[in-house]
Amino acid sequence: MTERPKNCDFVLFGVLGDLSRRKLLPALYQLDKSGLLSSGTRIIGTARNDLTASEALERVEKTLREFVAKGDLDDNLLDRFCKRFHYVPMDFSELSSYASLKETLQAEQTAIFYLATPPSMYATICSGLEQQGLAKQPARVILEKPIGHNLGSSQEINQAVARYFDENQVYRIDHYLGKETVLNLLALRFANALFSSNWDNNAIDHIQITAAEQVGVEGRWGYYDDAGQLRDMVQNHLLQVLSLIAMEPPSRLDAESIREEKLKVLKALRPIDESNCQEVTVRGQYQAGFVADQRVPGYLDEDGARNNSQTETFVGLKVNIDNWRWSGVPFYLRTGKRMPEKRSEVVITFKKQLHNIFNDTTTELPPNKLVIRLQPDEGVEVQILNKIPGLGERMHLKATNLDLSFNETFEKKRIADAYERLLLEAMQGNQYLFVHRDEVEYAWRWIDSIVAAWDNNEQPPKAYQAGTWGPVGSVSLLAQDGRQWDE
Ligand SMILES: NC(=O)C1=CN([C@@H]2O[C@H](COP(=O)(O)OP(=O)(O)OC[C@H]3O[C@@H](n4cnc5c(N)ncnc54)[C@H](OP(=O)(O)O)[C@@H]3O)[C@@H](O)[C@H]2O)C=CC1
Ligand SMILES: O=C1O[C@H](COP(=O)(O)O)[C@@H](O)[C@H](O)[C@H]1O
Repeated sequence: MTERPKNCDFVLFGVLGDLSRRKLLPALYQLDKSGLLSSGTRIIGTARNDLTASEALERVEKTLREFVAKGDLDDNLLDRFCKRFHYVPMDFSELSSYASLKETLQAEQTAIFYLATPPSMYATICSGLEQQGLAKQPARVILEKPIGHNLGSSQEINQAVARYFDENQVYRIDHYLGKETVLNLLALRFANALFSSNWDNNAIDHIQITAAEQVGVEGRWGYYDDAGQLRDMVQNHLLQVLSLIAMEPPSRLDAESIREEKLKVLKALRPIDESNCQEVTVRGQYQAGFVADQRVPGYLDEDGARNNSQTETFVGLKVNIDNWRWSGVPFYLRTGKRMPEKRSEVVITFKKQLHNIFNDTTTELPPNKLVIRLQPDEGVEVQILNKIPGLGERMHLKATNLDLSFNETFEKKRIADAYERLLLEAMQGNQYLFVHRDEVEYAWRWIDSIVAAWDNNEQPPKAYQAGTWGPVGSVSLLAQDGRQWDE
């Protein structure tokens, strides 16, 4: 039974923005529906727009009707949710406006401030809160990604926030850490001796991490073009998944232990710079093509696009972790927009059998694989060889799958959205699914070096047709090591 957090005042800065509408308000509604918001918990939305209370409520209700799955909508629940909601119009850069926020808050409840705003506002908002005495313990602040654009700017943001909030009050969101299947990586690794005792370079040949999307930039060209796929997906989500896969066993399931171990992985990433970037990185940009049978424009023809952009929409990387456990085991990462399907998964390929006693029937014994499907069709698959049943002296083998689909195995339970879990954890005061400042900064350090190498070699990203798995260089990245992407 999930523990219901104590009453709190949950303050959503940027409540009328895209993230709040598509993800945060629906997640809060689902938590309420599941009985996980205490009766006195209030949601306080703030934005610049000078709406009346009833106009703001109308917007919230409309948003929920649009973004919550039809089957989960219920008029009574909507009514209950709306009763929790209060709207405070304010300009975040106007320090005097924080007084009206303070008046709305209840001093006896913990305040949780979610900054769903451009990161350039974080310092100003934290300062405004502090001036009204709202940043004191046990208040918490939740920061959306991206934390900066590079190491320097992330340090500036982190330092500015640290002026007003202690690190144990700061919750940096990486929504991949809220995904059921990403969390299941911990269970797989540390609850199963079968895997925990075979999780190193003695047993594993290589690891692949894929995060492929069918969508393009979805009206966010301005933001995206400044970021690119390396900053938008690799710096955070892919490196977090990689860290969970590669980290040493934490001594406890708590924030400090897990974050310490993840940080060690980030510190052990072999730098990618001008000396090796040609060999271990691939960057691409999509051109017009077909995704799910629909014709889609190229990146440079998306709404708001500038013609000469050399921003990458696909990244492929070969990553090495220089420590005892992973020496000699490459991690291949790929992520891109306008891929043939939406698929995020981790594939762990074990080493081949050294000696084959089935040589007379099966000359090649394919390696075992553990496939962790992060989304969609969340599940875990183990690929093993079995004897094909039948009489006769000769053993015929076949590669077969032990396939555990979460949906079929766990009573067809609805899988909660990542934001639901993360909001709940923040309300409970658990930081283990949030990213520590040091992790953000070490990840940037590593990413910055790749960006610098790309900038210096001045090669534009390679074109790939929308609806394909990226530029041909992505295939070569593995082929040069005698490997291929798991399709
Ligand atoms: N959208 C997404 O899918 C994702 C977003 N993020 C991050 O979440 C954050 C929010 O993104 P998103 O929702 O897309 O952005 P939006 O621009 O859609 O929303 C930001 C909100 O903040 C408000 N705002 C900005 N400046 C001020 C100000 N000075 N005073 C009052 N209100 C202000 C905006 O109001 P107004 O409309 O009046 O300008 C708007 O409502 C960003 O950090 C983004 O990088 C992260 C992952 C995914
Ligand atoms: O943070 C981001 O993530 C989404 C992909 O998230 P997913 O949960 O659908 O895999 C990506 O589309 C977006 O560009 C990025 O900012």
